[in-house]
This record gives sequence, C-alpha cells and structure tokens, in this order.
Amino acid sequence: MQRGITIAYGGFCYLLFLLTFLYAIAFFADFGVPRTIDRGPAVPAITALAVDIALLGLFAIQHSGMARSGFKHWLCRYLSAPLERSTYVLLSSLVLLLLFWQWKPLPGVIWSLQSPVVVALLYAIAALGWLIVLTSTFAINHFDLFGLRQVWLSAHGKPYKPVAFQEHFYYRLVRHPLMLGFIIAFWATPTMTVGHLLFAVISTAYMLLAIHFLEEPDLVAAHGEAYRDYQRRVPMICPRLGAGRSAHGRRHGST
Ligand SMILES: C[S@@+](CC[C@H](N)C(=O)[O-])C[C@H]1O[C@@H](n2cnc3c(N)ncnc32)[C@H](O)[C@@H]1O
Repeated sequence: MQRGITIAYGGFCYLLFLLTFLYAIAFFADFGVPRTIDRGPAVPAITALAVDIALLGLFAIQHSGMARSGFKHWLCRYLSAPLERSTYVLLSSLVLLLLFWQWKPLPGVIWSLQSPVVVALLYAIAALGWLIVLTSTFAINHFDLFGLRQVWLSAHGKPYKPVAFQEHFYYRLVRHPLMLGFIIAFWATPTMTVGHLLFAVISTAYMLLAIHFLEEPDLVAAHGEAYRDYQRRVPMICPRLGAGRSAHGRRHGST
C-alpha cells in the first residue's frame, strides 16, 4: 500500500512536470493555448509590470529556496526523504502554472520580423533551445532530476545514491547547457513584446545569478577539486568555438 502511494505520488508529480513543460513551449510560442506570454487579460501597464515581477519573484524564491540543503532537511522532518524531490517538482510546476495563468501581457513591440524564412528560423532556434533543455536532463539523470528514481528505489527497498558528477555530452562544452537551452528558447522569437522581453531579461539574470551564487558553490561542496578543475576548463554558458574538437583532443591526449 505504502509502496503504491509512493510511486503514485512520484508519477503524478512527474506527469504534472511534463504537462507544465509542454504548456511552457506553447506559452512562449504564443500558440495553441488560452494564455500565452502575449495573450491574456488587458490591464494597465503598471499593474501588469507589478504582477509579472511578483510572479517571477515567487518562482525564484520557490525554486532556489526549496533547493537549499537547509530547506530540504527541514522538509524531511515532515516528509519521507524519497518524496522530497517529487515535492520540489510538484511545487515548481504549480508555481509555473500559476505564472502562465496569471501572466499579464505588455503588448508594446520591441521587434517584429516578418520574413517567413526568418520567422521559421527563429521558431526552429527556439525549438532547438527546448530540445537542449530536455536532452540535458538525460545527460545528468532525467529520472533523478524529476524525482522518479528516488521513489522507485524507495518503493523497492533500495538505498539512494546521489548522481555522480557528469562531464559528457553537452556538459563537455558548457557547464550549464540546460540553462543555455532556456535562454535560447526565451530569446529566439520573431515578435519580441515588452512583456516577453521583461520575462527574458529577468529570467536570464536569475539563472546567471543562481548559477554563480547558489548552484556552483553547491557543486563545489559536493564534488570538490573535480568541479573546480571543470570550472577552469569548461565555460559556464557560452561554448567556445572549436570546443568539441579540443575536448576530443584532451580526451585522446593531444595538446
Ligand atoms: C536543473 S539541473 C541544471 C543543471 C545545470 N545547471 C545546467 O544548466 O545544465 C540542476 C541539478 O543538476 C546538478 N548538476 C549540475 N551540473 C552537474 C554535473 N556536471 N554533474 C552532475 N550533476 C550536475 C545540480 O547539482 C542540480 O542538482
């Protein structure tokens, strides 16, 4: 019974993440869903600005706050440890769905590109960004990042072992490919409105600050010199030209 509930909870949180991820793609493409980055109730610009900044701030507080080890320890006083990651995924998805639902468009146009070729190219670049986001999760451990591995191991009475440090696939080229994927997806648009730009600027700044001040210090604490060495060799977010070749060369001992 307990095992069934654990797996059902993890599965539900994972399905909600998948739904949120698909909605996010449509939200930024401004296509196929009722509320998008540019479609929603019209309100005065100052109200829209206040609501949108509050929604982005709420996401940053939830997403970074719940990832702190102090918060995780506190939560595990009330919740069994294998459910902690699924709960993080659940809350992240709910806050994002709230943002998608309550987002207030700011319709002024920064750029609007009309050439069908350019429009198609920008949609293709955005799609590539989303693909990088999704495939990066598999390069670390998709099922661990979204809590399914933890509930599965627990339900089968097996001990949890944290995911090892990874440096393969995109992680050979940049240290944060998943964030790079998001940045590409948020900025590559044929029509950049004020609201879309607000989202892109604040979310990009948040990701860069969170990497620098929160995620990387945690990674150094967890992996020590191996991660420091990785920081020296591999750029944070912008791949170096020819990086694939030089990483290949390093692996095979060439200079
Ligand atoms: C949502 S993922 C984002 C990973 C990374 N910031 C990126 O943009 O690709 C966050 C989790 O990935 C883990 N992580 C980041 N880099 C890693 C690496 N090279 N190997 C293993 N885990 C990593 C972090 O510890 C954190 O739990």
